[in-house]
Amino acid sequence: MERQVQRLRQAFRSGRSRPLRFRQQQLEALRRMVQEREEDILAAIAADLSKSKLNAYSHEVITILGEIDFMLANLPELASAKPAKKNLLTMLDEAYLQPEPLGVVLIIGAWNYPFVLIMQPLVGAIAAGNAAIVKPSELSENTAKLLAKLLPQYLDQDLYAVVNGGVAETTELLKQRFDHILYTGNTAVGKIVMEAAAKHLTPVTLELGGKSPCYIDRDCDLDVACRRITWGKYMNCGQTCIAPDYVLCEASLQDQIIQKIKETVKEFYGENIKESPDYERIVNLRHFKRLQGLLEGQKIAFGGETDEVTRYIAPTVLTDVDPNSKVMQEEIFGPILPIVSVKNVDEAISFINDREKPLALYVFSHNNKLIKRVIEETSSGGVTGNDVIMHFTVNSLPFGGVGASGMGAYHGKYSFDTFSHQRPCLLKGLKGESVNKLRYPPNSQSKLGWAKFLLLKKFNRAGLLTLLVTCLAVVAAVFIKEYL
Ligand SMILES: NC(=O)c1ccc[n+]([C@@H]2O[C@H](COP(=O)([O-])OP(=O)(O)OC[C@H]3O[C@@H](n4cnc5c(N)ncnc54)[C@H](O)[C@@H]3O)[C@@H](O)[C@H]2O)c1
Ligand SMILES: CCCCCCCCCC=O
Repeated sequence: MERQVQRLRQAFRSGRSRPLRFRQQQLEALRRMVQEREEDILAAIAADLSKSKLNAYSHEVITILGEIDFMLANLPELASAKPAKKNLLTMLDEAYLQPEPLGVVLIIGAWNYPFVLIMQPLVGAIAAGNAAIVKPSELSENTAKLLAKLLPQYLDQDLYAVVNGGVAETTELLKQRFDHILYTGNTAVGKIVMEAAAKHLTPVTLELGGKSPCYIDRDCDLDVACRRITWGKYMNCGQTCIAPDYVLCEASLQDQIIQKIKETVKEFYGENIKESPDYERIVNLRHFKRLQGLLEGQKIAFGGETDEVTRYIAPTVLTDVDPNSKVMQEEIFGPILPIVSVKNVDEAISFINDREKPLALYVFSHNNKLIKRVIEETSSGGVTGNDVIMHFTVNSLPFGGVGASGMGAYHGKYSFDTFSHQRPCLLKGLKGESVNKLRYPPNSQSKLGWAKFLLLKKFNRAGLLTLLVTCLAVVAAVFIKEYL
């Protein structure tokens, strides 16, 4: 592993990954890979998550094609130097921010969207001019194997590599020195990653999870709200980092919500959900058993059927859920939706604030003021009002967590920034020593006075003009005295 990282570092040091044309070529190659090998990619995702190819395309491939297109269209602007404001002491100099690549970065992905969670950060890393190692999840082994086969066929092999394996391999990988690590997965492993990174002072982006609440206000179109919640909760069989984890609502709304979600489940997946091509399965037996455990002792409003052989768990809603029960202590990450009743929006806000900061927060209401109030008085990685999941799809919005749900963000411009150092540059000429004397020893009260004036004084436009005229008058006076 050490040698592999060394090889990438050498290639990075050669400067090959820096020219914009090179980055564009690699991104174009990545797009070609997605287009030419679409069938293989869809088959791998389908095998890992018992997902239809249509869903694999709309959940994963669209996002990546959109991200590559965004980067290709915006790369020249993103990578360009941005002029910076100057002060009076540096007004004749050049000041700018120059984005520069960080070096060799590590991307560790999770199994639940195995293609997106590797490819989307990789697009950002390449666009920003880095070398990268990607480590797909061993739990989505078909996609992991395919990435290891395809990426070297399309990308520069000395700059981009795939490492596959489980805990042992990742642990070994984390001993190496990287210039940035972007990790997606659970919070416990997030801490392990951060600890390993700290040994090398490597900065990290941690894309973690949590329990994303969904508050439904009394003043709301319940038909629409329940349809959108049903879509976001049961997509990928609930195994989505930003799926609404649980519903908060007034007790009087519970029965209507249950009824409407039940009708929507039928509308989406038909009478026989097991036969629906749109309903996935739980990724493995461990998670299946964990989810079965969460159902124990709960009041099941509908759903609850399970089948161990196929790891099927029906879309399920739980009612009158005790906030202290197990299902409310951990991220569910499966097709189980608890409804917890609260008296009003104040209690919903307190409920959310009493827990770890979630990755996403959802509020449904006709009342925009109420939505804004919930946003104002809580904290979460991201928010969608009157819908779920959709903020993930807007690549002008940074995607990431806060507090226990993660740190840092990516997508679009934010991916480019995550994998770049914004290098502050100030370029001076070798003239102008008379002004510089102000900062050279020996110091004096009058030099300090000038320094304060030049660095602290605030000028508006008129003030600046007066200053300019005064300076010109002083220069003219000196000139007249010396030479005329
Ligand atoms: N914020 C996001 O974008 C996002 C996206 C997807 C999933 N998630 C979160 O991820 C969690 C589900 O993922 P998971 O953790 O089950 O995925 P996982 O089991 O695939 O693990 C994630 C990665 O961590 C590695 N890993 C596991 N144990 C390790 C260890 N001891 N040391 C080093 N590396 C190790 C795995 O090899 C894998 O590559 C949920 O909490 C979910 O909310 C977050
Ligand atoms: C159109 C919907 C696409 C949804 C993709 C959601 C990806 C979430 C990643 C976290 O699990």
